[in-house]
Amino acid sequence: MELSIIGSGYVGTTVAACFAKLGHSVTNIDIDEEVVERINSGDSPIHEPGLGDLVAEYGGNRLRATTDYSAIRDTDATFLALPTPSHEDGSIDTSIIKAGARSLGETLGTKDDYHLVIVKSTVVPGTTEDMLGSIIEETSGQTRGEQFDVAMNPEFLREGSAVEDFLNPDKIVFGTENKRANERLANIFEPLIIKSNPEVVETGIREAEMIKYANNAFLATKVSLVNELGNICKEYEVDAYEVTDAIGLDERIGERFLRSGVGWGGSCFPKDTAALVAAARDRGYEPSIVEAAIEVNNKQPKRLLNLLENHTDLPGKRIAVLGLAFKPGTDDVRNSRSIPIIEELQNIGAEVVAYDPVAVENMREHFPNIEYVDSVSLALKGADGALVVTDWDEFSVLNDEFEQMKNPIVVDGRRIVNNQDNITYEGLTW
Ligand SMILES: NC(=O)C1=CN([C@@H]2O[C@H](COP(=O)(O)OP(=O)(O)OC[C@H]3O[C@@H](n4cnc5c(N)ncnc54)[C@H](O)[C@@H]3O)[C@@H](O)[C@H]2O)C=CC1
Ligand SMILES: O=C(O)[C@H]1O[C@H](OP(=O)(O)OP(=O)(O)OC[C@H]2O[C@@H](n3ccc(=O)[nH]c3=O)[C@H](O)[C@@H]2O)[C@H](O)[C@@H](O)[C@@H]1O
Repeated sequence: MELSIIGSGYVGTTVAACFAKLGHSVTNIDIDEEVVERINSGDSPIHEPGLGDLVAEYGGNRLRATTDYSAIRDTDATFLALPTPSHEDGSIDTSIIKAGARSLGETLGTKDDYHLVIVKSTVVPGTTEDMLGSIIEETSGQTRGEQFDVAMNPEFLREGSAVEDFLNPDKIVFGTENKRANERLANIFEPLIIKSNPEVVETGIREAEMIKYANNAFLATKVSLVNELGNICKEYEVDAYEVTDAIGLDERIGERFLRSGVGWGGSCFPKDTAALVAAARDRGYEPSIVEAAIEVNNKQPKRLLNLLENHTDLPGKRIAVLGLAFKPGTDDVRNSRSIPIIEELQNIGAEVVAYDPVAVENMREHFPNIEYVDSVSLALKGADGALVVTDWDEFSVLNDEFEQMKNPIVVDGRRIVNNQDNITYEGLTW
């Protein structure tokens, strides 16, 4: 099939490259000319394991990119994979996706045959039909349910394993309002369904929108709960990881997403929990559990710093921050826990030296004036303390490198460094 995908970021590029691998012909539409050029020349615009190979293989042939929305006319369906960030008050900011829907509608007005518009972005219930559907009707002059349909197909991939997750999903959700839209979605996903046999959930559009928020709110709350339990464990000198390994054996709890530490960051858990809280309040409901999950999460970075302060005064000290990405496997630093940690270190008057294998360039935009180095060794050299913020594999094999520290205090926020004789080791929840 001929597909178009508006937005070529973490989701749009991954989905486009994977659909190309599955045999579809895909066009990414993005306003960023550099992104477009990179895709067409076979170079992935983002760092994701396996994505570089796919873009190298299909970029410029079955996978193309353009800034020109009229390319949509030659396709059977369009995914909207545009950002849905937060307003100051946490509520969803739909301005970007509305702009995308407007441009899409203007193009659809010049297309004769049926088109399916699929919202891939995370949006609160009602956005797809009431807001985006109406914009497309206005700008295209067409009628929803006649010349075009809207559908909602939430995405559950994780950064750092985006390609693997997209190609091997637990479930695919089709939120549609009629059989025709459902059938077109089924055709689009047929090669993936044949390949990996996921559960297919067929539901309404609003339910699909809410499934995405419920999924993320549940996972974020699960991590906050293990962080709270971990904080209590630490007070009693109990190893939280032994506790969660045991409770994870209960199938009702499950063994995944039980890693306590410095908390969740990234482009989605923080904004999606905030959007859910704002959406609930908008209807007069106070969502106290999700609010508490956010509060616990916001306190973890400070707890990490407090542990370091138990061993050394921070003003004027050289502190190594190991890991800047919000999780391993990605160069994404959006809402990374390293951001409040570096901010607080700066407020206290510590000197920060930071290392990350792939995320340094992105972090420079937040903190242009801290020192960045190219290796863990260089970060540790002469440092008065080290804070471990991202669980990159390379931190699990550190050993002699710590001997270069002036004062080898290591506070681990991710249970990744080995507690060994040559360091004073503190785990956040163990
Ligand atoms: N990042 C993730 O792991 C996941 C994200 N999501 C959701 O997917 C959506 C997209 O997120 P990301 O891919 O992370 O966003 P992103 O920020 O990585 O990429 C968005 C892209 O859209 C482009 N863009 C902005 N305005 C445009 C316009 N008017 N027309 C065409 N292109 C335009 C930007 O240049 C950028 O390349 C969000 O709603 C997010 O919540 C859902 C699941 C996973
Ligand atoms: O909507 C989204 O964007 C995505 O959000 C998350 O994916 P992602 O944020 O990419 O990465 P996760 O692996 O979920 O990690 C999120 C954060 O939680 C933290 N985390 C995760 C698991 C855990 O046990 N402990 C923990 O602290 C990670 O370090 C990271 O900071 C969800 O897992 C995806 O299903 C969803 O599609």
